[in-house]
Amino acid sequence: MSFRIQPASPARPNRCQLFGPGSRTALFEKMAASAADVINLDLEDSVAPSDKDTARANIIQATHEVDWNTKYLSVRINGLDTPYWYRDVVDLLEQASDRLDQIMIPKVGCAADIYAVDALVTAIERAKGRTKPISFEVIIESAAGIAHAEEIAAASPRLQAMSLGAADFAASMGMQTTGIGGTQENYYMLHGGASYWSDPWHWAQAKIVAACRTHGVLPVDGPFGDFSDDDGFRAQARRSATLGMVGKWAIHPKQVALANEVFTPSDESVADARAILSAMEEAKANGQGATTYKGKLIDIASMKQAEVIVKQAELIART
Ligand SMILES: CC(=O)SCCNC(=O)CCNC(=O)[C@H](O)C(C)(C)COP(=O)(O)OP(=O)(O)OC[C@H]1O[C@@H](n2cnc3c(N)ncnc32)[C@H](O)[C@@H]1OP(=O)(O)O
Ligand SMILES: O=CC(=O)O
Ligand SMILES: [Mg+2]
Repeated sequence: MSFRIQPASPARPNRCQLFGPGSRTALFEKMAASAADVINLDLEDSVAPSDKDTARANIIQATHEVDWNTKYLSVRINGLDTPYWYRDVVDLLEQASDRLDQIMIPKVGCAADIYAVDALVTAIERAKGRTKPISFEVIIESAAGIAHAEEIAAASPRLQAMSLGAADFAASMGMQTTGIGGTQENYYMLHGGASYWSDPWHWAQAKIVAACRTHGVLPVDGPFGDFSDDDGFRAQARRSATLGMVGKWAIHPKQVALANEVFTPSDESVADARAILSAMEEAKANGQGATTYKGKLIDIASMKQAEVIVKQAELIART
């Protein structure tokens, strides 16, 4: 065990990130009224090149005029491989209201990508006297991004969250699918004539979770494209939550409740976690490091596991 204590990730709920194109202003009030913890106004892939300038102006106006209430407000800028991103950063930092909390940087490939945006953001914050520091979130959605996930997670104290972007990730990796997240028909094992589906996103998610947990960043699962498939969304989200991710994107409003449901610990799991903590306190008072709960081993590590669930529930209850 390293002597370094694992850093805590930001203490705010991030169960659902609701996306909407910056070019569809009619959605903004609906997004603000939703039950999502985080709002992502998009300047990137859901906005046509001909609409980039208008979308940027729309979003800036919306930071001043829309009541975002307690939402964590994030804007996805364009990638560093485009001619748009610097203007996104400059205009947002110079003109958006203090209601803007975060910038999402897509398609990051290495720590230097974050450094470049950080340098620009820092200079504008100083020049404009912005007193609230803008935080960052990133999308891992390329072969380079997943290869360098750990250095990216460590790249800036501004970094709060890291998502897996299944669509661009699949394209960059050359995966033979047009599906965005979820089960992929051709990713299965055969045994005794029966097919057993496996999860092609698992390894990338696990790598992101490890990078994030090492550096105190929130790991988040990205989009699930088929918004008519509630069960498919739930299954994907449950796998992500089990792996340690804290939330998932919604690319349609009907996915918000599903994400909140999965990433809010159930009453039953919280009751179990609290009971484990009590049983272990009692065991420790009796000089025991291990005991049983519901017929299963629990020990000091079980307390840490239980604390994850209790802390998550308390964080959500506070907001
Ligand atoms: C791979 C990636 O990069 S994913 C991230 C980028 N992509 C995005 O941001 C896309 C976000 N989603 C959308 O643009 C839209 O939801 C679409 C295009 C998928 C579907 O749009 P629509 O055809 O208008 O959806 P639909 O008709 O089912 O909408 C139902 C209701 O929800 C509203 N709605 C649709 N999308 C959103 C949204 N993102 N946020 C809030 N409300 C929404 C509609 O205005 C409509 O409201 P109404 O009942 O008051 O009329
Ligand atoms: O940006 C998200 C993705 O899936 O690509
Ligand atoms: Mg993408």
